[in-house]
Amino acid sequence: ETLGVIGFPFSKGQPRNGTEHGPNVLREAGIITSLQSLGVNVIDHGDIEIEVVPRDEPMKNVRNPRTVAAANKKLSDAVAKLVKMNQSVLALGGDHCMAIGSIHGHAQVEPNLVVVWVDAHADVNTPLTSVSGNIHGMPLSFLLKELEEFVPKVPGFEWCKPCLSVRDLVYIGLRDVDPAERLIIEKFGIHAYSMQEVDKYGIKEVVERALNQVDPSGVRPIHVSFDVDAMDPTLTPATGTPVSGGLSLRESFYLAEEISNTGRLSVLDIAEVNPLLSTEDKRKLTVINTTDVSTKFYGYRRQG
Ligand SMILES: N[C@@]1(C(=O)O)CN(C[C@@H]2CCCCN2)C[C@@H]1CCC[B-](O)(O)O
Ligand SMILES: [Mn+2]
Ligand SMILES: [Mn+2]
Ligand SMILES: [Mn+2]
Repeated sequence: ETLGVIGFPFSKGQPRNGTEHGPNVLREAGIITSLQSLGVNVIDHGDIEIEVVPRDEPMKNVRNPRTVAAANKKLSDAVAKLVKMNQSVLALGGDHCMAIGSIHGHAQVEPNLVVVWVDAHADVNTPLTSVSGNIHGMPLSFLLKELEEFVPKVPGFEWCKPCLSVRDLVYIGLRDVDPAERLIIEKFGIHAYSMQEVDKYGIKEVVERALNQVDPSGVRPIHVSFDVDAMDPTLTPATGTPVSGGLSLRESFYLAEEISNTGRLSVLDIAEVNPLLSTEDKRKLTVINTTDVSTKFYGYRRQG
């Protein structure tokens, strides 16, 4: 089993510079060597080459549409290529618009995939419902077939055909959901376990129910899109949209271990590490905790 690592040094899905350094600060923290020490055959394929698209004017309030689209097209192609070569993929972001390219590319090869979206946020605004205009709050609206009729044409995204159904998506960690997103979740019955449910049922029950709802037969490839702001900000402060009351380290470990134990983790996105948004020690804490969760996704066993 080979794990292909791709860096997505990108920040234009949101306004705070710094997520473009995410891949490298995770590499510097030793994420590759930590995974190799698990006995995983890791190949670091380097970074997606980001091109700046000139005169990338906003479309209505959507910022940097062409630049976001071009970068994600490249990511899609790169992920598809590796999955086709039977590699598991670890995509290091970069802001969470990366999920557009990562999930699209994965679905070109594994259309039967399911998505576990671990995040404080639902990231399912459409360009018309988004208050911020930041595409990192919209990625799922470009991917969900049921939302296609509500999503206007955004320049550059002609390549991005929706590839996911709402019944193949489940959220874990929600605690800052916009009204429009709440409406979408309820209207389409999207499975969602907010932090309230995590407190109510406990992480064991939440993970069990989540996986059972999207993949009752336990056979489908799993795409985990992990926004580090799903974790409590005391653990991952170096991120753009921190929200208090997040997943504990042990809840994050447990979730990762259970996903790993399925043996069907196919692609993992690690999004929204922003080293510029905090002091040196908070940056270190963020990358260490992120790395520690990542090793649980790839087989690190706390029991030895
Ligand atoms: N829904 C949002 C959007 O901008 O669309 C609005 N929200 C910030 C806003 C602050 C004030 C209280 C309500 N929330 C951030 C979120 C996107 C997060 C993207 B992620 O990738 O970090 O999850
Ligand atoms: Mn988030
Ligand atoms: Mn996110
Ligand atoms: Mn975030």
